[in-house]
Amino acid sequence: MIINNTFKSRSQLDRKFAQRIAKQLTTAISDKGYASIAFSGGSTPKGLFNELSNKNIDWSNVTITLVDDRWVDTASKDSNDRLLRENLLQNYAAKATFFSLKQAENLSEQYLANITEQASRFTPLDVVILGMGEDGHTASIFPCSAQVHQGLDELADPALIKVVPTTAPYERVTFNYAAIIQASHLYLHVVGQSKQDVISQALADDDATAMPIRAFLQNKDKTCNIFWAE
Ligand SMILES: O=C(O)[C@H](O)[C@@H](O)[C@H](O)[C@H](O)COP(=O)(O)O
Repeated sequence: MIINNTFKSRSQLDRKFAQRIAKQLTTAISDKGYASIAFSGGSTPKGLFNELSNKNIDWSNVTITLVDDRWVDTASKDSNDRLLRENLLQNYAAKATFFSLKQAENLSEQYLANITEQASRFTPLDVVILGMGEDGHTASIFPCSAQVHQGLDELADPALIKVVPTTAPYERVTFNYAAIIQASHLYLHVVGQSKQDVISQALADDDATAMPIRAFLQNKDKTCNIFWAE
């Protein structure tokens, strides 16, 4: 199910969202001594990263990771790893532990098994922030990919998997549905009317392989908070 949170501007959304996330991370740290959060990449979250980086919370007990990344050098302009390092892991948030999804040259099954095992130390995640493409992909679970069923498999173990989209560049590493849906707090962060239209389309049918975001918006046992501004 969904809860819509609509804001007058993207800057107001980023400010309010950063306040909410900072509070949820602080609560998690006081409850269990640490917190973990996964962000999506793309162009939407940059303002949120800058707001969050200036929040004076106990970042030394927070593990930050990505929901997904492109399999490119972390110096590439298309790397979500680089996007996070340059915009979030700054200021107060520089003290956080960053778990990169790009820790090797080869994207092998052994590599995926290794980082899945390493990620199990800080998962289930306290907070997951999803983005969404115009095709209804989320994380790097793309409807056009041969891995869409694997990515959406509700019976799978939580894991990091490889996805090869056919309508977007690069091989990807992504948390699968089983990992993302375990988050204590699940969000979808989107801006602009076109993304609002994609959400309406996603809610109008239930075939998640056609629009993977449906698996998260239409899960009866999980609330997905949509944060949207024009
Ligand atoms: O690596 C990625 O591209 C993201 O994780 C992806 O899922 C992104 O969130 C959407 O494609 C939206 O991207 P925009 O924010 O650029 O619209």
